[in-house]
Amino acid sequence: MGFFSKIKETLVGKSAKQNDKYVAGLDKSNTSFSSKINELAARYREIDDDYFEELENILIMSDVGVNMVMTIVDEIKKEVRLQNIRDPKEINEIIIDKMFVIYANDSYMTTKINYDSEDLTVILMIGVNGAGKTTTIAKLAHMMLNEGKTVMVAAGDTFRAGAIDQLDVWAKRLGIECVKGKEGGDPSSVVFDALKRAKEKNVDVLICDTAGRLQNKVNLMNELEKMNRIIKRVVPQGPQETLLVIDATTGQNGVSQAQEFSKITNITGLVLTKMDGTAKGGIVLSIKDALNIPVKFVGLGEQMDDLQEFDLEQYIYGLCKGLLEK
Ligand SMILES: Nc1nc2c(ncn2[C@@H]2O[C@H](COP(=O)(O)OP(=O)(O)OP(=O)(O)O)[C@@H](O)[C@H]2O)c(=O)[nH]1
Repeated sequence: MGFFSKIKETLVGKSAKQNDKYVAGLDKSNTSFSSKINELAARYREIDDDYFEELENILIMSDVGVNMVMTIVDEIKKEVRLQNIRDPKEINEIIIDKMFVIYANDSYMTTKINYDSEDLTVILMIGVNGAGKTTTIAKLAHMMLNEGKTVMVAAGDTFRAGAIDQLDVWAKRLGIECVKGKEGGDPSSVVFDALKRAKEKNVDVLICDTAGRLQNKVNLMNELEKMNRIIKRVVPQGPQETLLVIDATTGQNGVSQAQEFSKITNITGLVLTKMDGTAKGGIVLSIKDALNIPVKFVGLGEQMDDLQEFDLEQYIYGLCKGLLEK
């Protein structure tokens, strides 16, 4: 069964299991993407080269990276030829199928956090300033607390003024401990103290904030290496996750950032924040294409529970709702 039919079966209709957070959070993207494709279908009586060129542009404008767009459009062309389709109105199903089959095909990648059942689970949060790292840490902690886990946070961003206090305020609100040092101090020593404390208190998860920017890339790389070494000394399998936080509204810039970070450290998952703030929801596809690292969480709003585990079907549905309803 194609994605289109599967989504129709499980997410549309009376017994729909659609996630309202995705629908609301991707509203801007859906309005832009679906209406452009529907408008394109209305303008063309027959599918021809110009139609495909315009389709390519719409996909590129939606931040589905250029390589991915080429692959998707090639696949659509093949299918259109195979099925001998002429009318652009009949193409929506194929667009959705191809876009997402391509995403899912080589993606046995789990979106689940790799919790350690034997030891403390350490999560390193990395990303540039302003990406939404601090709020994401709070939202993740909130999610884990709801799942019955015990959580502690480490204020490892000693570089940005105010970062420690910001995390501390969140920790107080959530009723969890925040291990911190002095502004300008050694981030690795904060993480070391936090590891000791988390072990003493036998908590399940330690989420560590890190600086989004140091004087230069080499410093940042050295700092992350040092943190990794220190973590491994206390938790040999740690950090079980290194999550890179990317602001989805920064589009292709965000993709480049992810590429840069992937050169300096091993990233196990991505968090795309502020998906609700962009009309270009295709960044999920583009980043997958560029890095092949799973998107594990998406930020769909400012509320605590607006951080959601990434779910391909819900994402497709949210992005293409307007096409499915046609
Ligand atoms: N609409 C929306 N806003 C978000 C989302 N995630 C974060 N934000 C907002 O983005 C702003 C920046 O987030 P912060 O967490 O403070 O930024 P930061 O990345 O922690 O900055 P650093 O600690 O320097 O990395 C805040 O106003 C957040 O409320 C989201 O998914 N949707």
